[in-house]
Amino acid sequence: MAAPIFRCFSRGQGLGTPGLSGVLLLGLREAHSGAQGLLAMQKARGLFKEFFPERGTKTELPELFDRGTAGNFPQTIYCGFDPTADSLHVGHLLALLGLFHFQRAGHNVIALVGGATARLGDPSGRTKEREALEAERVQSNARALRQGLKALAANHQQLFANGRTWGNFTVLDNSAWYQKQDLVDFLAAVGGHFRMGTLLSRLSVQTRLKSPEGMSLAEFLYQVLQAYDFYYLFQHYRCRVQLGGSDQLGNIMSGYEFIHKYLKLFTFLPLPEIDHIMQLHVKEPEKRAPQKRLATEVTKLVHGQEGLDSAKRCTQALYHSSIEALEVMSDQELKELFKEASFSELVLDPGTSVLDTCRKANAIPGGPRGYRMITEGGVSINHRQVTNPESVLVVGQHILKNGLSLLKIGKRNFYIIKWLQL
Ligand SMILES: N[C@@H](Cc1ccc(O)cc1)C(=O)O
Repeated sequence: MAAPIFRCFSRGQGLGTPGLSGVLLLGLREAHSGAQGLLAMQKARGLFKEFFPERGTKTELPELFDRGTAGNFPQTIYCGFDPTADSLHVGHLLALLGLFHFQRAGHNVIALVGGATARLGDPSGRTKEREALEAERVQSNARALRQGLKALAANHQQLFANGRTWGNFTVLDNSAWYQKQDLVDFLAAVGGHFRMGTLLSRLSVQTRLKSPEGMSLAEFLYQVLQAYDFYYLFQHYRCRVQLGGSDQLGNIMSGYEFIHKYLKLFTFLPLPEIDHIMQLHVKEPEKRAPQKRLATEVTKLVHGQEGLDSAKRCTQALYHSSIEALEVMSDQELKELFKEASFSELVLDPGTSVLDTCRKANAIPGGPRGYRMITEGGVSINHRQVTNPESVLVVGQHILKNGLSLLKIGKRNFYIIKWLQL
């Protein structure tokens, strides 16, 4: 495609007239109009028109981008671009410049091509339904847009960076996650979190419903897909901020609400405590405090205190390779935890070696191949690698206090051994 990078922009009042409108910045945190630092600079340029949410939590959006605030740096910010044509237009460029400003300040940015969303057509800012685009057309447009975005990012880096280190620029396409998505699974998992009243209240929907043409279901569901994108990028890339044209407010609010719902819905934690947890999360997102708290509260409610303790032991054993956690587990718990693992009861003869154990549990092939699997480091017992096939099992090390051994071959083949006559 030798098409020019930009084409003329002609979408209602959105991003159409640079300087007059501007980019709307939406974050998963609070913003006050008195933005400082990076955001204040962008505001002064007239690039960002509004921040959302405007009020509610104590941490302000500007602080999110502040190098000085521990744990906040760098952030990930995204903006979506639907491939309704085969080249970027000037409205896209304005949003892209918004992303570039963050990248220059050291944050990571994602330009998301809407290979899936473009099939539905965003009703925002439009009085009439878009002409449906064929799948092949959207695909080739998306390819062209991805190339265009990459080319622009490369120019920006090569011609403007002058050796400075900036954040990463990543191009993604939402068809990557919707292609694999089963419709019923999607509706069952996500659909229940969106309330009709809220979806219907969006300006884009209201305007269209009042128009003589009305609105199709595909268009109506558009905001759910965009909301899910935000959630997906939040989950996979810790992306907490979305940029978009002024017409995008409704779509982005849906995503914001979708992400924040859970602690309030699924727990009895008082609202100030939830706010506090979310505040700490901004400072130390890697601790995943809200996720852990949510898991704790829900597990306690559903499986009781015992279930919660057991789940904690399992997490320790699985994700922190904790031998202490393995040691206090019952064989039932261990079986539950390693559902795929085969279970064998073996008699511990004096002098039983690592090799004997692997063979008796049918965990390795016979002959030199099985032997080599051990020497080459493919075998561990109780989370510790064992490379000497001849070493004799030691109680307290290879055999846990509860009379069990957890044998792992390769990355994910587990065998639970219960030693008899210890
Ligand atoms: N709806 C946006 C594009 C977009 C697509 C997917 C997203 O996740 C975000 C934004 C527009 O039409 O401009």
